[in-house]
Amino acid sequence: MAEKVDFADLELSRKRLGAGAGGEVRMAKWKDQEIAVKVCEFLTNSLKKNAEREITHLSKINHENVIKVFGTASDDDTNTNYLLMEYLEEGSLHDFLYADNQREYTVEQAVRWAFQCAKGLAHLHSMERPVFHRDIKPQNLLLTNQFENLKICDFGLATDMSNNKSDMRGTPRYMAPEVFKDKKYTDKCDVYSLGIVIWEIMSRKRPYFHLENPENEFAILSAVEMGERPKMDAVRSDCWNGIKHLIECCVDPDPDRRPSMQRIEEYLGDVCVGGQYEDFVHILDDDSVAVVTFHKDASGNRRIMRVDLLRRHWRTVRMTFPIVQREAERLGKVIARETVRAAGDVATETARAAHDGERETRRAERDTEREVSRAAHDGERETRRAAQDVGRETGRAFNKLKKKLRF
Ligand SMILES: Nc1ncnc2c1ncn2[C@@H]1O[C@H](COP(=O)(O)OP(=O)(O)OP(=O)(O)O)[C@@H](O)[C@H]1O
Repeated sequence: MAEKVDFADLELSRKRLGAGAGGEVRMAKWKDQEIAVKVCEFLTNSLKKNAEREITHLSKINHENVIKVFGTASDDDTNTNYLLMEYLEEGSLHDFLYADNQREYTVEQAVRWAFQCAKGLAHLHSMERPVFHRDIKPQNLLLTNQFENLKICDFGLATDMSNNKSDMRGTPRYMAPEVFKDKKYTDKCDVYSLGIVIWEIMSRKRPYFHLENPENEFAILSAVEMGERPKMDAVRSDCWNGIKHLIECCVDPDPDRRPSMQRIEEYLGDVCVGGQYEDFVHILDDDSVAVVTFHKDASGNRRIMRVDLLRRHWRTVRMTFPIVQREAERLGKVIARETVRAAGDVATETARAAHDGERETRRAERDTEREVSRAAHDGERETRRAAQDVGRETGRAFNKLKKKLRF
């Protein structure tokens, strides 16, 4: 249970960090540190329930990609409750994406955000009593450490397995179709929302911006029900094909066909942990190109991770990658070098294996010879001893018989 903090120890600031249906979030000071405080005035029963849910779930979770809760406080005079949380100084991912003064970010950074979000959610889904967040969207993903680290916040709609009936709450733009159609909630609904979020960070556009009335939530819900999804041609041109494929899998209409959050975490972890990814385009002929993805690990070693062959894409690639020619030449050299090095490694390994094999065979032959001669020697000794025993027994039996017949 969350620690109960004395309201008198809390120094509330006027600075408002944000606001949502659950109340406003303000800066505060507590125990000499800057923190964020969610101010919950229970105007309705459902808001009270949300706040209780948030406290219950957050106080049980301890993960680097989930916001940390310090405790709760209440002011009985005003019937207001406060949720004390760590303060994340860079604000929400939503504010970052749509700020007036927009900062650029790389595709690698976008993948790292996606990975951290998947990591936090995979942790929630694998808890002893799995927790579903149910409201994953950029407003509920907070950034810290120069926009590098991401943490999930706002557990007002979170639920555990005891309740998989949807009350159809959440945000339509990010809501899986089965939530509003069949009123069913599983871990795959968070997977769907994450898919939409990944699309959003790869396009820097609001999902369904292409609809005629993109702010109308009913229009979005009915479009989604008809199979509409954010358009893949809106994602940035340097987005890796694997990530595009991942988005498509996450927003599959059939929840069973969506990957699990653990699987997504593994995949994104493979593509971004401890290193960087670089795509190079290699022109094969007039209408086909190969996109080769290299992974550079923490010590700077480069490894080819994936090669995508794209037919009839050369024209598009030429338009989207102005430096493609130079990169292609560089790549050609790198591939040739890598191939020669790989062939050299294979040859050395084969020779070493052959040599080891020969040595092992010789040693086994020697061991077998030794064993055979030891067994033969033992056998001879045993046979001699047995023959002696038989001789002795026969003599004894003959004497007995002689006595009986009184020779
Ligand atoms: N710990 C924090 N540090 C910094 N900013 C925060 C923090 N918590 C929340 N915020 C800001 O306040 C905004 C609203 O927070 P939050 O989503 O938790 O409120 P809410 O009332 O539950 O919203 P919703 O309407 O989505 O339910 C966030 O989008 C973010 O900009």
